[in-house]
Amino acid sequence: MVSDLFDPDRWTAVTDEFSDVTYHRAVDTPAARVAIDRPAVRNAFRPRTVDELYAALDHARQQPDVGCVLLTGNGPSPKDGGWAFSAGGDQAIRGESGYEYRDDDDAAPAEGTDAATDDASLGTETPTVGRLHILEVQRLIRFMPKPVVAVVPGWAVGGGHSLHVVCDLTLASEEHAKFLQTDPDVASFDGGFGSAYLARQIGQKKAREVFFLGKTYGAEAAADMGMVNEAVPHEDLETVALEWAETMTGKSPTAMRMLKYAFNLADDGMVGQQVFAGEATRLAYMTDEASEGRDAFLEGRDPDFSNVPWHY
Ligand SMILES: CC(C)(COP(=O)(O)OP(=O)(O)OC[C@H]1O[C@@H](n2cnc3c(N)ncnc32)[C@H](O)[C@@H]1OP(=O)(O)O)[C@@H](O)C(=O)NCCC(=O)NCCSC(=O)CCC(=O)c1ccccc1C(=O)O
Repeated sequence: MVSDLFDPDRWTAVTDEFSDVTYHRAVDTPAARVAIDRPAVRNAFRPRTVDELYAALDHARQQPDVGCVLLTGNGPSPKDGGWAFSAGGDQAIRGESGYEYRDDDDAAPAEGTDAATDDASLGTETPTVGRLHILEVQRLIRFMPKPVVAVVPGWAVGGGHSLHVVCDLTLASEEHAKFLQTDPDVASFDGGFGSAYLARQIGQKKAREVFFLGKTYGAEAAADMGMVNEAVPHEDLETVALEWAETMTGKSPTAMRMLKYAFNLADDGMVGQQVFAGEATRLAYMTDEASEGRDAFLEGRDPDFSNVPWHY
């Protein structure tokens, strides 16, 4: 069983190679489901989890027939029945320079992950230094040309809270979702999207309250604050998430991509401009004007743009 909220009739597994993450493709919707699968530790992530998250999300990013990604946490915990989206970095394997590939299982990165690929193609060794690469996953979500929905069935804490913040939308379980920032309790600090972008969502005072007072917020309170889009009954969580995916993937892919990058642009500085402008260039490449520029070069003649209107 993947998760109590998972409907096996609506999903097919993309891979069985992962140990810490499950990755599925919807049967009847152009959507993917990526879930952290460590429910016994509230879906805390270790380096291997982060490698697999990255590999699955990057794969979903590259599928032209996938228009939306649902990011969630499997559950409930086999130990105590608790639910979690993610409780952030696994504190049990935190070393002095980051999170460590520690036991035998961790020492062999899963097939298809960055670390495994490095091993095979470049002869590099499994990292022996601590990793802090959940931020790479955050950037992947941020720059992915399709919406990513955080589907929060339980605790979203620390780096797990930051993960939901960076997603485009958040859908939360009315009964079990709980939002909490413990970063400063464990001497960690997400000074990027987890805090600064959160302040864009809920305002400076509230964001500072989240980090400085470390209160726990339920789904309704989080929705009132503006960091959750909607709270729904726990048993409906994944059904509603798939409905959202259906709605969003029925819209124009180009418009959705441009809108996501437009929303990002103001906060992302020159990189935001680069990402948005890259998509504008892609659109320009699809015009007769662009073909003329390319053809003229290849044919060794001056380009003729005389028929191209100066749009206003
Ligand atoms: C999440 C809790 C509030 C849940 O509380 P509760 O329901 O009472 O359950 P517990 O009994 O506490 O937990 C059950 C079980 O899970 C284990 N567990 C929970 N969280 C973690 C964790 N983060 N790491 C390891 N293990 C965890 C817990 O030990 C229990 O195990 P048993 O064996 O059954 O005893 C509560 O659990 C809680 O507060 N958890 C800790 C939350 C936390 O502090 N997370 C870390 C924040 S720092 C972080 O996430 C790093 C952020 C980050 O990644 C980052 C940020 C900025 C730059 C770089 C980075 C980076 O890449 O690292």
